[in-house]
Amino acid sequence: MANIVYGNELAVQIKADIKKRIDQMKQQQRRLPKLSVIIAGEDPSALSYIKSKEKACEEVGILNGLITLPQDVEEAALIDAIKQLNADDSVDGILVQLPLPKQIHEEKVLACIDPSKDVDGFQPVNLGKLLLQQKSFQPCTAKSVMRILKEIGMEDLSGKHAVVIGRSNIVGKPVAQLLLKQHATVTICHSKTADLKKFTKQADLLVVAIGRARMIDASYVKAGAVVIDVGVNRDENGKLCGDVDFASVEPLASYLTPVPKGVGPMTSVMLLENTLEAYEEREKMYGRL
Ligand SMILES: NC(=O)C1=CN([C@@H]2O[C@H](COP(=O)(O)OP(=O)(O)OC[C@H]3O[C@@H](n4cnc5c(N)ncnc54)[C@H](OP(=O)(O)O)[C@@H]3O)[C@@H](O)[C@H]2O)C=CC1
Ligand SMILES: Nc1nc(=O)c2c([nH]1)NC[C@@H]1CN(c3ccc(C(=O)N[C@@H](CCC(=O)O)C(=O)O)cc3)C=[N+]21
Repeated sequence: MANIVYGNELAVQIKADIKKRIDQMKQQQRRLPKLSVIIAGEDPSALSYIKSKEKACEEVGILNGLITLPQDVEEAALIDAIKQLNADDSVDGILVQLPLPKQIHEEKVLACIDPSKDVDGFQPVNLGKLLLQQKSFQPCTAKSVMRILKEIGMEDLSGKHAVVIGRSNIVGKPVAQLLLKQHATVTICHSKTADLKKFTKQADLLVVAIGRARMIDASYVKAGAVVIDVGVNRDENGKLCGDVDFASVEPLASYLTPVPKGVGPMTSVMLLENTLEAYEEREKMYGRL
């Protein structure tokens, strides 16, 4: 039976560390780190992610600002909002909640974020640095996957075959880059892959980011593999579940992350970590740290 890796428990420890650092800043009467979130529209699941990010900020003492724009907002108005946050010295991190409404060109908008405030790591400069293995803000979900691997003693992936299912800019591609940085041999699969199982059955490490409830069952998994489930879906009964069929894969995998309580809660904490990093860089730049 697999060892179940609870990201939510790890998240509690990391949050406690962050809170300690912020309590110290409070004692020293320093400026506090601030994360600003922009959301366009009122998609209920987007609003619930934002709520959990707000709660995480409050728990550790990071200030948070929320800018809510209507679903039919014009691209220019959204870009203006970003520019104001870029220019605001009290703001350390900017997050633009994705996906954006259809009328908005996502890449164009993300490119307007000041790279030094891009705590999501989606700005082209930061994604480029990720590719070059230079220091940058690492996209939170990918960072969360890597932190979970570190926790189970899989930091060095030399000689391991990692298979990532999904090639999105926010999950699949960044995860694949970070796995490569840790020396894995990486295969990226997607909807046009022929014979998906042929690849997944070879994986020592399988990272699944598809967005299809319980698609990956035991028939896709090699015995003893480490399986990281990034998917967050609602099943036909409205229950939260991953892309991995937990009950089917659990007897086979060596390690498995659950949904909920796996990668998701760690993602929110990595956002806090990136915000703190942005704050520290900013304070250093102003000679205050
Ligand atoms: N826990 C967390 O922190 C986070 C979780 N998520 C969750 O992760 C999942 C993926 O998110 P995201 O990357 O944004 O989603 P996208 O829809 O952007 O990407 C999904 C990827 O899966 C591929 N895919 C779709 N169907 C299949 C299939 N049948 N076989 C193989 N590959 C397939 C797509 O291929 P193609 O490119 O060819 O279309 C695409 O590359 C979602 O469930 C999302 O909710 C997302 C962000 C954070
Ligand atoms: N600019 C941007 N950055 C993102 O990082 C981003 C985004 N847009 N858009 C949406 C996706 C999705 N995402 C999740 C984060 C945490 C959980 C999470 O904590 N999930 C809990 C369950 C939460 C619940 O109960 O609904 C869990 O898995 O245990 C899930 C999903 C970040 N995303």
